Amino acid sequence: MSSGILRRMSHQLTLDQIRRAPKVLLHDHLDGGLRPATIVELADAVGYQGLPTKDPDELAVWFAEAAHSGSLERYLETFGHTVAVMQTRDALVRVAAECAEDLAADGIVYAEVRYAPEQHLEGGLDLDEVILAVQEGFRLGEERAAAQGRSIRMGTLLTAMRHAARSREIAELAVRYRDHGVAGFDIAGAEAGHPPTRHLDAFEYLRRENAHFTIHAGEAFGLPSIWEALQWCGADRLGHGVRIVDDIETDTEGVSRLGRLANYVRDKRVPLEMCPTSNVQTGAAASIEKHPIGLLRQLRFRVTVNTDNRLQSATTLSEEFAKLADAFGYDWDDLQWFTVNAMKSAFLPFDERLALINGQIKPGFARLKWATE
Ligand SMILES: O=c1[nH]cnc2c1ncn2[C@H]1C[C@H](O)[C@@H](CO)O1
Ligand SMILES: [Zn+2]
Repeated sequence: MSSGILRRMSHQLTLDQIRRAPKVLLHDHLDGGLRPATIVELADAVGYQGLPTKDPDELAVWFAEAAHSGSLERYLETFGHTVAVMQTRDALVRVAAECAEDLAADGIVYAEVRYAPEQHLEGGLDLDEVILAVQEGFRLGEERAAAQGRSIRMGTLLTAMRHAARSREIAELAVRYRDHGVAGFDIAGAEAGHPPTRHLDAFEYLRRENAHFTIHAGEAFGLPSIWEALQWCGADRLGHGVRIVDDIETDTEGVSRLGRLANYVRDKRVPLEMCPTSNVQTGAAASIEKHPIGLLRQLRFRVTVNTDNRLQSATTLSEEFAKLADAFGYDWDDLQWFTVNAMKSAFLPFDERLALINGQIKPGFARLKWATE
Protein backbone atom coordinates (compact mmCIF):
# COMPACT_ATOMS: atom_id res chain seq x y z
CA MET A 1 0.00 0.00 0.00
CA SER A 2 1.43 3.41 -0.92
CA SER A 3 2.24 5.85 1.85
CA GLY A 4 -0.25 8.25 0.22
CA ILE A 5 -3.11 5.80 0.74
CA LEU A 6 -2.01 5.01 4.31
CA ARG A 7 -1.87 8.71 5.08
CA ARG A 8 -5.30 9.18 3.56
CA MET A 9 -6.85 6.41 5.63
CA SER A 10 -5.46 7.64 8.92
CA HIS A 11 -6.34 11.33 8.53
CA GLN A 12 -9.69 11.49 6.77
CA LEU A 13 -10.95 14.96 7.69
CA THR A 14 -14.69 15.49 7.84
CA LEU A 15 -16.47 18.52 6.41
CA ASP A 16 -17.65 19.41 9.89
CA GLN A 17 -14.10 19.43 11.25
CA ILE A 18 -12.88 21.53 8.33
CA ARG A 19 -15.68 24.06 8.95
CA ARG A 20 -14.28 24.65 12.43
CA ALA A 21 -10.80 25.51 11.14
CA PRO A 22 -9.92 29.26 10.97
CA LYS A 23 -9.70 29.78 7.21
CA VAL A 24 -8.67 32.58 4.84
CA LEU A 25 -10.33 33.35 1.50
CA LEU A 26 -8.65 35.57 -1.10
CA HIS A 27 -10.71 34.95 -4.25
CA ASP A 28 -14.49 35.16 -3.97
CA HIS A 29 -16.87 37.25 -6.14
CA LEU A 30 -19.69 39.13 -4.40
CA ASP A 31 -21.95 38.66 -7.44
CA GLY A 32 -21.09 34.94 -7.47
CA GLY A 33 -22.12 34.25 -3.89
CA LEU A 34 -25.74 35.31 -3.43
CA ARG A 35 -28.13 33.09 -1.51
CA PRO A 36 -30.65 31.68 -4.04
CA ALA A 37 -33.59 32.77 -1.84
CA THR A 38 -32.20 36.32 -1.77
CA ILE A 39 -32.01 36.39 -5.58
CA VAL A 40 -35.69 35.42 -5.79
CA GLU A 41 -36.74 38.05 -3.23
CA LEU A 42 -34.65 40.82 -4.80
CA ALA A 43 -35.95 39.93 -8.28
CA ASP A 44 -39.51 40.27 -6.96
CA ALA A 45 -38.70 43.58 -5.27
CA VAL A 46 -37.19 45.19 -8.39
CA GLY A 47 -39.49 43.50 -10.92
CA TYR A 48 -36.73 41.52 -12.64
CA GLN A 49 -38.49 38.92 -14.81
CA GLY A 50 -35.49 37.10 -16.26
CA LEU A 51 -34.92 34.34 -13.66
CA PRO A 52 -35.20 30.79 -15.00
CA THR A 53 -37.27 29.80 -11.90
CA LYS A 54 -38.62 31.39 -8.73
CA ASP A 55 -37.98 28.33 -6.60
CA PRO A 56 -34.74 28.86 -4.60
CA ASP A 57 -33.76 25.17 -4.62
CA GLU A 58 -34.34 24.85 -8.35
CA LEU A 59 -32.49 28.12 -8.88
CA ALA A 60 -29.45 26.81 -6.97
CA VAL A 61 -29.37 23.73 -9.23
CA TRP A 62 -29.87 25.87 -12.34
CA PHE A 63 -26.82 28.04 -11.54
CA ALA A 64 -24.56 25.07 -10.84
CA GLU A 65 -25.63 23.26 -14.01
CA ALA A 66 -25.47 26.33 -16.26
CA ALA A 67 -22.01 27.18 -14.92
CA HIS A 68 -20.74 23.64 -15.56
CA SER A 69 -20.38 24.33 -19.27
CA GLY A 70 -16.71 23.70 -19.98
CA SER A 71 -16.32 27.29 -21.13
CA LEU A 72 -15.48 30.46 -19.18
CA GLU A 73 -17.60 32.59 -21.52
CA ARG A 74 -20.75 30.52 -20.85
CA TYR A 75 -19.93 30.34 -17.14
CA LEU A 76 -19.85 34.14 -17.09
CA GLU A 77 -23.29 34.42 -18.74
CA THR A 78 -24.91 33.25 -15.48
CA PHE A 79 -23.82 36.49 -13.79
CA GLY A 80 -26.43 38.36 -15.83
CA HIS A 81 -29.06 37.24 -13.29
CA THR A 82 -27.13 38.10 -10.12
CA VAL A 83 -25.92 41.45 -11.38
CA ALA A 84 -29.49 42.29 -12.48
CA VAL A 85 -30.76 42.14 -8.89
CA MET A 86 -27.78 44.08 -7.44
CA GLN A 87 -28.64 47.54 -8.77
CA THR A 88 -29.97 49.33 -5.69
CA ARG A 89 -28.35 50.48 -2.46
CA ASP A 90 -30.54 48.20 -0.34
CA ALA A 91 -29.80 45.17 -2.50
CA LEU A 92 -26.04 45.79 -2.34
CA VAL A 93 -26.08 46.27 1.43
CA ARG A 94 -28.09 43.09 1.89
CA VAL A 95 -25.98 40.93 -0.45
CA ALA A 96 -22.74 42.15 1.13
CA ALA A 97 -24.00 41.61 4.68
CA GLU A 98 -25.18 38.08 3.87
CA CYS A 99 -21.87 37.35 2.18
CA ALA A 100 -19.93 38.26 5.34
CA GLU A 101 -22.33 36.22 7.50
CA ASP A 102 -22.11 33.16 5.23
CA LEU A 103 -18.31 33.27 5.11
CA ALA A 104 -18.13 33.64 8.90
CA ALA A 105 -20.51 30.68 9.32
CA ASP A 106 -18.07 28.64 7.23
CA GLY A 107 -15.27 29.46 9.69
CA ILE A 108 -13.49 32.08 7.59
CA VAL A 109 -11.62 34.64 9.71
CA TYR A 110 -10.30 36.86 6.92
CA ALA A 111 -11.74 37.32 3.42
CA GLU A 112 -11.09 39.51 0.41
CA VAL A 113 -14.26 39.67 -1.66
CA ARG A 114 -14.32 41.28 -5.11
CA TYR A 115 -16.91 42.77 -7.44
CA ALA A 116 -17.00 45.21 -10.36
CA PRO A 117 -18.60 48.54 -9.31
CA GLU A 118 -19.13 49.45 -12.99
CA GLN A 119 -21.69 46.62 -13.27
CA HIS A 120 -24.00 48.09 -10.62
CA LEU A 121 -24.93 51.46 -12.12
CA GLU A 122 -28.14 50.55 -13.95
CA GLY A 123 -30.44 51.57 -11.10
CA GLY A 124 -28.99 55.09 -11.02
CA LEU A 125 -26.27 54.68 -8.37
CA ASP A 126 -22.88 56.20 -9.06
CA LEU A 127 -19.59 54.38 -8.48
CA ASP A 128 -19.03 55.94 -5.04
CA GLU A 129 -22.55 55.02 -3.91
CA VAL A 130 -22.01 51.43 -5.01
CA ILE A 131 -18.76 51.19 -3.05
CA LEU A 132 -20.24 52.79 0.07
CA ALA A 133 -23.25 50.43 -0.01
CA VAL A 134 -21.04 47.33 -0.24
CA GLN A 135 -18.76 48.59 2.54
CA GLU A 136 -21.79 49.22 4.74
CA GLY A 137 -23.04 45.69 4.06
CA PHE A 138 -19.69 44.13 4.94
CA ARG A 139 -19.55 46.07 8.25
CA LEU A 140 -23.12 44.98 9.04
CA GLY A 141 -22.29 41.34 8.26
CA GLU A 142 -19.14 41.50 10.42
CA GLU A 143 -21.24 42.84 13.30
CA ARG A 144 -23.95 40.20 12.91
CA ALA A 145 -21.30 37.47 12.81
CA ALA A 146 -19.63 38.90 15.92
CA ALA A 147 -23.00 38.88 17.72
CA GLN A 148 -23.12 35.13 16.99
CA GLY A 149 -19.62 34.67 18.39
CA ARG A 150 -17.82 34.54 15.03
CA SER A 151 -14.97 36.84 14.15
CA ILE A 152 -14.49 37.71 10.49
CA ARG A 153 -12.61 40.58 8.89
CA MET A 154 -13.78 41.56 5.40
CA GLY A 155 -11.54 43.24 2.83
CA THR A 156 -12.74 44.40 -0.58
CA LEU A 157 -11.11 44.15 -4.00
CA LEU A 158 -12.49 46.42 -6.70
CA THR A 159 -12.61 44.66 -10.06
CA ALA A 160 -12.54 46.23 -13.50
CA MET A 161 -13.96 44.20 -16.39
CA ARG A 162 -11.25 43.34 -18.89
CA HIS A 163 -13.45 43.82 -21.99
CA ALA A 164 -14.48 47.33 -20.83
CA ALA A 165 -12.51 50.58 -20.58
CA ARG A 166 -12.97 51.80 -17.01
CA SER A 167 -9.95 50.18 -15.37
CA ARG A 168 -8.06 53.41 -14.67
CA GLU A 169 -11.14 54.96 -13.03
CA ILE A 170 -11.74 51.86 -10.89
CA ALA A 171 -8.05 51.76 -9.93
CA GLU A 172 -8.32 55.36 -8.73
CA LEU A 173 -11.31 54.39 -6.59
CA ALA A 174 -9.37 51.48 -5.10
CA VAL A 175 -6.72 53.98 -4.00
CA ARG A 176 -9.25 56.55 -2.78
CA TYR A 177 -10.99 53.95 -0.57
CA ARG A 178 -7.90 52.09 0.60
CA ASP A 179 -8.21 53.35 4.16
CA HIS A 180 -11.93 52.48 4.17
CA GLY A 181 -11.84 48.72 3.68
CA VAL A 182 -10.71 48.43 0.04
CA ALA A 183 -7.62 46.24 0.05
CA GLY A 184 -6.82 46.16 -3.66
CA PHE A 185 -7.76 45.87 -7.32
CA ASP A 186 -8.41 43.08 -9.84
CA ILE A 187 -9.41 42.54 -13.45
CA ALA A 188 -11.87 39.81 -14.45
CA GLY A 189 -14.08 38.70 -17.31
CA ALA A 190 -13.41 36.67 -20.47
CA GLU A 191 -9.65 36.14 -20.76
CA ALA A 192 -9.08 35.05 -24.36
CA GLY A 193 -8.79 38.12 -26.61
CA HIS A 194 -8.59 40.52 -23.66
CA PRO A 195 -4.94 40.63 -22.54
CA PRO A 196 -4.21 42.41 -19.26
CA THR A 197 -1.79 44.77 -21.04
CA ARG A 198 -4.86 46.63 -22.37
CA HIS A 199 -5.08 48.00 -18.82
CA LEU A 200 -1.41 48.96 -18.34
CA ASP A 201 -2.36 52.51 -17.51
CA ALA A 202 -4.35 51.31 -14.47
CA PHE A 203 -1.57 48.99 -13.28
CA GLU A 204 1.16 51.62 -13.68
CA TYR A 205 -0.96 54.07 -11.71
CA LEU A 206 -1.48 51.50 -8.91
CA ARG A 207 2.24 50.74 -8.72
CA ARG A 208 3.05 54.44 -8.45
CA GLU A 209 0.54 54.61 -5.59
CA ASN A 210 2.11 51.60 -3.82
CA ALA A 211 -1.25 49.81 -4.14
CA HIS A 212 -1.90 46.08 -4.45
CA PHE A 213 -3.53 44.16 -7.29
CA THR A 214 -4.25 40.71 -8.57
CA ILE A 215 -5.13 39.71 -12.13
CA HIS A 216 -7.28 36.80 -13.34
CA ALA A 217 -4.72 35.03 -15.53
CA GLY A 218 -3.90 31.53 -16.68
CA GLU A 219 -7.49 30.27 -16.38
CA ALA A 220 -8.99 30.19 -19.88
CA PHE A 221 -5.73 31.21 -21.55
CA GLY A 222 -2.24 29.93 -20.91
CA LEU A 223 1.30 31.04 -20.23
CA PRO A 224 1.32 34.29 -22.26
CA SER A 225 -1.47 35.61 -20.06
CA ILE A 226 0.44 34.78 -16.86
CA TRP A 227 3.64 36.25 -18.28
CA GLU A 228 1.90 39.52 -19.22
CA ALA A 229 0.17 39.76 -15.84
CA LEU A 230 3.50 39.43 -14.03
CA GLN A 231 6.13 40.95 -16.29
CA TRP A 232 4.19 43.73 -18.02
CA CYS A 233 1.54 44.57 -15.47
CA GLY A 234 3.34 43.72 -12.20
CA ALA A 235 0.56 41.72 -10.53
CA ASP A 236 1.10 40.87 -6.85
CA ARG A 237 -0.98 37.69 -7.17
CA LEU A 238 -2.54 35.56 -9.91
CA GLY A 239 -6.27 34.81 -9.99
CA HIS A 240 -6.26 31.05 -10.74
CA GLY A 241 -2.87 30.79 -12.51
CA VAL A 242 -3.56 27.06 -13.04
CA ARG A 243 -2.03 27.03 -16.51
CA ILE A 244 1.41 27.59 -15.00
CA VAL A 245 1.59 23.77 -15.17
CA ASP A 246 2.04 24.15 -18.95
CA ASP A 247 5.58 25.28 -18.05
CA ILE A 248 6.31 22.18 -15.93
CA GLU A 249 7.34 18.81 -17.36
CA THR A 250 7.08 15.73 -15.17
CA ASP A 251 8.84 12.56 -16.36
CA THR A 252 7.76 8.96 -15.82
CA GLU A 253 9.79 8.81 -12.57
CA GLY A 254 7.75 11.73 -11.21
CA VAL A 255 10.64 14.19 -11.46
CA SER A 256 9.50 17.68 -12.49
CA ARG A 257 11.43 20.22 -14.55
CA LEU A 258 10.30 23.82 -14.35
CA GLY A 259 10.56 26.27 -17.24
CA ARG A 260 11.72 29.84 -16.69
CA LEU A 261 8.27 31.30 -16.01
CA ALA A 262 7.29 28.52 -13.61
CA ASN A 263 10.61 28.98 -11.81
CA TYR A 264 10.00 32.72 -11.60
CA VAL A 265 6.54 32.21 -10.11
CA ARG A 266 7.87 29.77 -7.53
CA ASP A 267 11.10 31.67 -6.74
CA LYS A 268 9.24 34.95 -6.24
CA ARG A 269 6.59 33.21 -4.13
CA VAL A 270 3.83 34.59 -6.39
CA PRO A 271 0.53 33.62 -4.72
CA LEU A 272 -1.77 31.46 -6.86
CA GLU A 273 -5.46 31.92 -6.03
CA MET A 274 -6.66 28.46 -7.00
CA CYS A 275 -10.38 27.67 -7.28
CA PRO A 276 -10.71 23.91 -7.95
CA THR A 277 -14.46 23.45 -8.57
CA SER A 278 -14.70 26.58 -10.71
CA ASN A 279 -11.80 25.31 -12.83
CA VAL A 280 -13.54 21.99 -13.44
CA GLN A 281 -16.73 23.82 -14.47
CA THR A 282 -14.96 26.10 -16.98
CA GLY A 283 -12.77 23.31 -18.32
CA ALA A 284 -9.50 24.74 -16.93
CA ALA A 285 -9.01 21.40 -15.10
CA ALA A 286 -10.30 17.95 -16.07
CA SER A 287 -11.41 16.97 -12.55
CA ILE A 288 -10.58 17.68 -8.91
CA GLU A 289 -8.35 14.58 -8.86
CA LYS A 290 -6.43 15.84 -11.89
CA HIS A 291 -6.33 19.46 -10.74
CA PRO A 292 -2.78 20.94 -11.00
CA ILE A 293 -3.04 22.00 -7.36
CA GLY A 294 -1.76 18.51 -6.36
CA LEU A 295 1.49 18.98 -8.27
CA LEU A 296 1.87 22.66 -7.40
CA ARG A 297 1.47 21.96 -3.69
CA GLN A 298 4.06 19.17 -3.93
CA LEU A 299 6.47 21.54 -5.67
CA ARG A 300 5.79 24.13 -2.97
CA PHE A 301 4.45 26.94 -5.11
CA ARG A 302 2.65 29.51 -2.98
CA VAL A 303 -0.76 27.90 -3.49
CA THR A 304 -3.96 29.14 -1.85
CA VAL A 305 -7.43 27.54 -1.99
CA ASN A 306 -10.51 29.60 -2.87
CA THR A 307 -14.16 29.41 -3.87
CA ASP A 308 -14.38 31.87 -6.83
CA ASN A 309 -18.20 31.77 -6.98
CA ARG A 310 -19.99 29.90 -4.21
CA LEU A 311 -23.35 30.13 -6.00
CA GLN A 312 -22.22 29.02 -9.48
CA SER A 313 -19.97 26.31 -8.03
CA ALA A 314 -22.46 25.27 -5.31
CA THR A 315 -19.56 25.26 -2.86
CA THR A 316 -17.99 26.74 0.25
CA LEU A 317 -14.32 27.05 1.19
CA SER A 318 -14.73 24.12 3.59
CA GLU A 319 -16.16 22.02 0.77
CA GLU A 320 -13.26 22.92 -1.52
CA PHE A 321 -10.86 21.74 1.20
CA ALA A 322 -12.90 18.58 1.80
CA LYS A 323 -12.80 17.69 -1.91
CA LEU A 324 -9.03 18.27 -2.01
CA ALA A 325 -8.51 16.26 1.18
CA ASP A 326 -10.42 13.43 -0.43
CA ALA A 327 -8.56 13.62 -3.75
CA PHE A 328 -5.03 14.19 -2.43
CA GLY A 329 -5.15 12.85 1.13
CA TYR A 330 -4.55 16.27 2.69
CA ASP A 331 -4.45 16.45 6.47
CA TRP A 332 -4.47 19.30 9.02
CA ASP A 333 -0.85 20.23 8.24
CA ASP A 334 -1.69 20.65 4.55
CA LEU A 335 -4.79 22.73 5.32
CA GLN A 336 -2.81 24.91 7.71
CA TRP A 337 -0.11 25.35 5.05
CA PHE A 338 -2.68 26.55 2.47
CA THR A 339 -4.21 28.86 5.09
CA VAL A 340 -0.94 30.41 6.21
CA ASN A 341 -0.02 30.85 2.52
CA ALA A 342 -3.27 32.73 1.99
CA MET A 343 -2.80 34.93 5.05
CA LYS A 344 0.78 35.74 4.03
CA SER A 345 -0.53 36.73 0.58
CA ALA A 346 -3.39 38.96 1.76
CA PHE A 347 -3.41 42.65 0.83
CA LEU A 348 -3.24 43.64 4.49
CA PRO A 349 -0.31 45.27 6.33
CA PHE A 350 2.39 42.82 7.44
CA ASP A 351 1.83 43.26 11.18
CA GLU A 352 -1.89 42.57 10.80
CA ARG A 353 -1.24 39.42 8.75
CA LEU A 354 1.19 38.23 11.39
CA ALA A 355 -1.30 38.94 14.17
CA LEU A 356 -3.95 36.81 12.41
CA ILE A 357 -1.48 33.96 11.77
CA ASN A 358 -0.16 33.87 15.34
CA GLY A 359 -3.32 34.93 17.15
CA GLN A 360 -6.01 32.96 15.33
CA ILE A 361 -4.81 30.59 12.61
CA LYS A 362 -2.01 28.66 14.32
CA PRO A 363 -3.80 28.32 17.71
CA GLY A 364 -7.04 27.32 15.91
CA PHE A 365 -5.37 24.55 13.92
CA ALA A 366 -3.41 23.41 17.00
CA ARG A 367 -6.68 22.98 18.94
CA LEU A 368 -8.26 21.02 16.08
CA LYS A 369 -5.22 18.76 15.64
CA TRP A 370 -5.19 18.07 19.36
CA ALA A 371 -8.94 17.37 19.49
CA THR A 372 -8.94 15.00 16.51
CA GLU A 373 -5.79 13.02 17.25
O1 LIG B 1 -13.26 32.92 -12.68
C1 LIG B 1 -13.56 33.99 -13.24
N1 LIG B 1 -12.82 34.42 -14.28
C2 LIG B 1 -13.06 35.61 -14.88
N2 LIG B 1 -14.06 36.41 -14.52
C3 LIG B 1 -14.84 36.01 -13.50
C4 LIG B 1 -14.63 34.81 -12.82
N3 LIG B 1 -15.58 34.68 -11.88
C5 LIG B 1 -16.35 35.78 -11.95
N4 LIG B 1 -15.91 36.58 -12.94
C6 LIG B 1 -16.48 37.86 -13.39
C7 LIG B 1 -18.00 37.84 -13.42
C8 LIG B 1 -18.39 38.88 -12.44
O2 LIG B 1 -19.55 39.59 -12.84
C9 LIG B 1 -17.18 39.78 -12.35
C10 LIG B 1 -17.06 40.64 -11.11
O3 LIG B 1 -17.20 39.93 -9.93
O4 LIG B 1 -16.11 38.86 -12.45
ZN1 LIG C 1 -12.66 34.78 -10.20
